[in-house]
Amino acid sequence: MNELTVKRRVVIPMRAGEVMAEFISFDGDESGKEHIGIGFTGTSASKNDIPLVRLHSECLTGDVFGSGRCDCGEQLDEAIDKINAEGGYILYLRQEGRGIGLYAKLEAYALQDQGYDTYEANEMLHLPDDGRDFGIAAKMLKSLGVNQVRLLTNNPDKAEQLKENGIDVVELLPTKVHVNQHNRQYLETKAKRKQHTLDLDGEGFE
Ligand SMILES: Nc1nc2c(ncn2[C@@H]2O[C@H](COP(=O)(O)OP(=O)(O)OP(=O)(O)O)[C@@H](O)[C@H]2O)c(=O)[nH]1
Ligand SMILES: [Zn+2]
Repeated sequence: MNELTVKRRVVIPMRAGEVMAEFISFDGDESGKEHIGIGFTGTSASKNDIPLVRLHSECLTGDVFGSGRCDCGEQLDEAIDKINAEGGYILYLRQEGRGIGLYAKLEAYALQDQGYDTYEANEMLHLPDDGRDFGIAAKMLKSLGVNQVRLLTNNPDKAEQLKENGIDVVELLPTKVHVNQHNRQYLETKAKRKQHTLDLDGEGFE
């Protein structure tokens, strides 16, 4: 796999100008997907030398429209809060629906409404239960000059794949548990089937 290079860095003020973020595009990804890096310098009080990094898989329904079927929108907000404070990057990966795309995710949701779990529903559609490759994130980090990260995730596979691709994951930091009546089963399934570090015991609805 070829290397990536940084193409363009542009500062975008977020949250009414309270957060300044640098949006970074890349050259060299043969898939043609427009993965984006979002860099935060960190506030002086809580800055850390090793960047805090979140690999965030695109979720249009959750990230943009606040869907209650998952926790993606809340996790993205949490990542912006934490990484803006400590310094680091969100890598916003265009891996909608764990890599199967938005339309297929809606098909999977329809199957879940008939009783299948999130992974079974993908398989019913003859699609991988999780089709994501986080190797691209390792390439993005290397092109940014980042070889060591503190990783914000509950998904052990993200850390494993970064390590396999030459990134030193020095610390794993879980995200909060953003549970509600609509996403409890989705979260429980991640913990049960993919060993996500989600402690749902005693978690009421937010
Ligand atoms: N196919 C499918 N994709 C889903 C479903 N719910 C959420 N997603 C997608 O899952 C991705 C988020 O991945 P998750 O496996 O939920 O969590 P993660 O990002 O691996 O783990 P964390 O780093 O701990 O958040 C996004 O791309 C969502 O669009 C679903 O029911 N079916
Ligand atoms: Zn989501």
